[in-house]
Amino acid sequence: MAPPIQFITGNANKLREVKAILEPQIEIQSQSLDLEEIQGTIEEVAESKCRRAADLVNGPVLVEDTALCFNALGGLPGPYIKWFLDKTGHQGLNNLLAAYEDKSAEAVCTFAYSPGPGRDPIIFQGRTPGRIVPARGPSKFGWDPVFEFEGKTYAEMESAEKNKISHRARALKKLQTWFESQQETA
Ligand SMILES: O=c1[nH]c(=O)c2ncn([C@@H]3O[C@H](COP(=O)(O)OP(=O)(O)OP(=O)(O)O)[C@@H](O)[C@H]3O)c2[nH]1
Ligand SMILES: [Mg+2]
Repeated sequence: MAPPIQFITGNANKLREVKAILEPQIEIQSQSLDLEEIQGTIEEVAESKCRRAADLVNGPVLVEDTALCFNALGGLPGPYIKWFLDKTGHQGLNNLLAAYEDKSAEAVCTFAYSPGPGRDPIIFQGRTPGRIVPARGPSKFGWDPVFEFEGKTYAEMESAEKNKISHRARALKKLQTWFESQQETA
C-alpha cells in the first residue's frame, strides 16, 4: 500500500476531485497553507509553491496550480485566471474574447511533488482543449460553467464525467503512473 500523500491546497473543490480520482489507490491527506504564488510560467508557479510547501511541512508534499489559457490572447490569463475570474466573473471572461473570432482555450493542471525540503519538485501536467462560452450549468466550481469540452461545459457534466477527461484527471494519470513506478523500485 502506497503511503498517504499530503496535498496542500486551500481549494475544497480541487481536493474533492483529487480524492475522487486517486482514492482508493492513493490516500490523500490535505492541509491548507496560504502559499505565495509568484509571477512566471505555469510550471514556475507550481514549482515555487511546491518548494515553499515542502519547507513549511518539512516532508513530502503535493501542490497543484490551475491555469486557463485563451489561445487568442497568447495563453493569458493562464496562471492568473483566479484573479481574472474574481474580478470580472463569467461574463467578463467571455468579454475578454469579444474582439476575437477564436474562442478556443486550454485548461491546464500542473501538479508538483517534492519528496522534502530542498529536493527538486517533479512536475505532472494535464491539458484539456475547449472553448469559452456564455455560462451554462450550475456554478459550483470556478470557471466550470464557461469552459466547454466537446459540446458540454464542465459544469453540465456529472462529476464522474468531468473527472475522466479534465485537465486535472489527465495530470493525475501521469502522477499515478509515476507513483506506481516508484513503488515497484522501492
Ligand atoms: O471551473 C473550474 N474548474 C476547475 O477544474 C478548476 N480548477 C481550478 N479552478 C479555479 O482556477 C483558479 C486556479 O487558481 P489556483 O490554482 O491558484 O487555485 P486556488 O488558489 O483556488 O487553490 P490552491 O492554490 O490553494 O491550490 C481558481 O480560481 C480555481 O477556483 C477551476 N475552476
Ligand atoms: Mg492558489
